[in-house]
Amino acid sequence: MPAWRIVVGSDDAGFDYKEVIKKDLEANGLVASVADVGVDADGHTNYPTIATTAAEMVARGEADRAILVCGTGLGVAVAANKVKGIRAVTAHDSFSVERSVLSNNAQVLCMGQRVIGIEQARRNVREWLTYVFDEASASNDKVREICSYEGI
Ligand SMILES: O=C[C@H](O)[C@H](O)COP(=O)(O)O
Repeated sequence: MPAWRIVVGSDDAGFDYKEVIKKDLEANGLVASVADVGVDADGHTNYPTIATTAAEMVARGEADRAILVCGTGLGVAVAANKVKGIRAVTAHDSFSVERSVLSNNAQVLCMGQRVIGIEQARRNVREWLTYVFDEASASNDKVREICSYEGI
């Protein structure tokens, strides 16, 4: 199991959950490091800036994965997916979180503070850390097809 380098980010609508999740990550033995790209408590940076900044860190190999929180988890996913090589998903249930890694090899998990309860969000993150994509699995052909569409 890798020791994950995680980047977290949110807009002001996702700030409270981002802070709770950040603390959980810092206390989790599967996590090597946590970088925070904002927002701060009084920050109002729009979600596309936060999401693309975090996704670029993953794309450059400076982080392994990212957790992004906005009001719905939708905008951050749309924005993060604009970064080449990034597979970002919005997932609020345990099964989708699992499949986002095992089927889609998604590096970015997005959630919505206005959609999901904090305890389910925390559980999703705990479980997400335990999943590792298997490149020998039948899912890899499909992920490769996405990469090939992007020219990578
Ligand atoms: O997807 C967007 C997010 O939910 C964001 O937090 C709120 O965006 P809005 O202010 O445009 O509704």
